[in-house]
Amino acid sequence: MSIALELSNVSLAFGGVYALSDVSVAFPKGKIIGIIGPNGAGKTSLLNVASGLSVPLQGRVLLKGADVTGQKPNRIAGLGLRRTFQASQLFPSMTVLENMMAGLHLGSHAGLFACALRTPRMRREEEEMRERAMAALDYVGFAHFADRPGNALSFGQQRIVEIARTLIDAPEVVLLDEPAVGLSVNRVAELDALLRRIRDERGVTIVMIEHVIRLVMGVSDHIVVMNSGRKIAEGSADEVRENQEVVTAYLGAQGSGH
Ligand SMILES: Nc1ncnc2c1ncn2[C@@H]1O[C@H](COP(=O)(O)OP(=O)(O)OP(=O)(O)O)[C@@H](O)[C@H]1O
Repeated sequence: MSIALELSNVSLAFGGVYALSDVSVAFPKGKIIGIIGPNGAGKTSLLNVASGLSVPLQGRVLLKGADVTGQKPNRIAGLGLRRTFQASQLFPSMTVLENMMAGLHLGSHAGLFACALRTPRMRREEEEMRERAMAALDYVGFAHFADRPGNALSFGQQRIVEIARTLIDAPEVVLLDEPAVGLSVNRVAELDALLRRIRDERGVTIVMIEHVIRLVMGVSDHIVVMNSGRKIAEGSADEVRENQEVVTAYLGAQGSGH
């Protein structure tokens, strides 16, 4: 089985507090991996190290086998890894489609000079970007929201737009930080179906931090459990449910109906 993303013996500390202690995880290509654990367990820190936002004190990050430890987030994104952020919101003054396009590297091919002059090449590039953004919005079923202002969407809907945004450039790995926050039960079921589609139709490896246990246990091919900066267990949903350390650290504390 080929590995899309791997963290090997990664440690990360903030002023002596270890957010991650010697964590090793490997995420197989084309699978959905759920990361669970109580608040402060190190889940977001793991995504931050993987996406280049945090540089680990020790250890390595391998993306498709290539060592990307310490590389800038933009560079890692360019190698096919995209992510969403916890509790991120769209810019209210821009439309949903403009939000999708914000942060894309407009002018990266056309060059600065062409950008300043808005040459035909630049306009073509912008148009192509708009089409790709629109196609990604359509893929998640949100094409009808394209021209609405960002703040016309509910918080939960904005998270789905964030997922759509990760899909624009045909990523190989997508990291999602709590995608189900703010979604109603029906919408969680839709998110479940969307994640499976992204995996099955596009072969994307999805690594997802999620507190909605029903979703994460149902949709994940593999689950990693974190506690106090360490990986305490991993396996199938059933294996994780039966692990006594997990029950004590997490499921027992929060209740499995969460
Ligand atoms: N920028 C930072 N500065 C200082 N400490 C940090 C920083 N980021 C994380 N930490 C600490 O590292 C530990 C792990 O935090 P992290 O956000 O990775 O946990 P988490 O599992 O994602 O939690 P949550 O479920 O609440 O989002 C915590 O003790 C946190 O306080």
